[in-house]
Amino acid sequence: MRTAVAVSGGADSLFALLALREAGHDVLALHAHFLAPDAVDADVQDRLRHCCKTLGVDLEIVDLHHKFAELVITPFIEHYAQGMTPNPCALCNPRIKFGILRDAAKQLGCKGFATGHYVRLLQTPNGPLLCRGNDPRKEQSYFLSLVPQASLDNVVFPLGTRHKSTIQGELEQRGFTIPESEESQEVCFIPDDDYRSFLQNTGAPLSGPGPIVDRAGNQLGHHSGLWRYTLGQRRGLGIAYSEPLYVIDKEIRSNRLVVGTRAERQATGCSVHELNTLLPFEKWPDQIWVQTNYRQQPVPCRIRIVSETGMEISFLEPKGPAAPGQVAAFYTAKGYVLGGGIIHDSTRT
Ligand SMILES: Nc1ncnc2c1ncn2[C@@H]1O[C@H](COP(=O)(O)OP(=O)(O)OP(=O)(O)O)[C@@H](O)[C@H]1O
Repeated sequence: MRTAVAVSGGADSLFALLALREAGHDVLALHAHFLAPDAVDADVQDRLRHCCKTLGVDLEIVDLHHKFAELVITPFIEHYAQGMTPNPCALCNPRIKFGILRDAAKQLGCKGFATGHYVRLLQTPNGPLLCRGNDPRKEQSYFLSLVPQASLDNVVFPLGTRHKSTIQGELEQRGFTIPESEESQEVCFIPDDDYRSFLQNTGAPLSGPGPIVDRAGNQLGHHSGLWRYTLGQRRGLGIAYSEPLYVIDKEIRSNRLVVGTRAERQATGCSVHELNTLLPFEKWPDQIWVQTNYRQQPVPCRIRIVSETGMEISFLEPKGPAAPGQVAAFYTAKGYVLGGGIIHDSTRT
């Protein structure tokens, strides 16, 4: 079986290619252009060509920039304009990398597919089961929780058992050097991770300034556009108050930003839609953890299914709010991914 390895030009996917090649797999390197031709980095492409030539591996380059704009960038802009805090990487995985790019791999005769994500995949009687990668600082299962189980058939993640700190050294031992500076950007289409400038430059209809109010409706200050704020945010409110204030609500219709104290910020749960289950619901264990942000720790929760793709989540202990638009990823105690969905609303008492 031939395996297409999705290569970005970065260290992790190059290592994935190398590891599979060294293990004797029949591999093809598959690189995609996600950005418009004028943003394509010629150095990255030259490096990929050089690496693949050295390894004796065929390289295919596919241009997906129209689809990427339609399925990732446009929804990102629209969701921000609607007051949400979207997660474009979590959408890119099901729609582009494990969707259109995977289809391109199949058309090139590759039944197998590999990426440089730090996650593990276990083969079970219920099909492939996604699991946290072994490197806690780099593991990426949260970002893959929206990928349908069917798209994980014949997929390999060579970095799932690896630690990021060893990868550069392993590549150097084999004579490959990847500039580390290229690995720092969080979202590939947002230069310098400056999403505010990016959104302003798109010309999207973003909301303008308005009042900042407390829960009782008393005005405490002015905000500069609801899209600039995230639920739970503390910094950058510009209000002098006797205790720290946090964003606790964004009232889109009245263009009001509602702030409150730490106690008022606590959320008791959230609603989730567009659910993707990686294990049928009836097989979910009693104890479930939910992670509502890439950087946060998962917390124990209870779930209530409200429709085929909708769920109400109650946190066992109140916690900071889950921002609409972010992903809720569900885990077992051992770090298996049960599924994921998009947060629709945060609930508090
Ligand atoms: N332009 C691209 N073409 C093909 N595959 C890609 C591309 N960009 C990313 N990928 C795949 O998605 C994986 C995860 O990418 P991401 O940018 O999240 O992580 P990364 O740790 O920076 O990976 P890398 O070091 O390989 O760039 C990559 O390892 C690679 O397999």
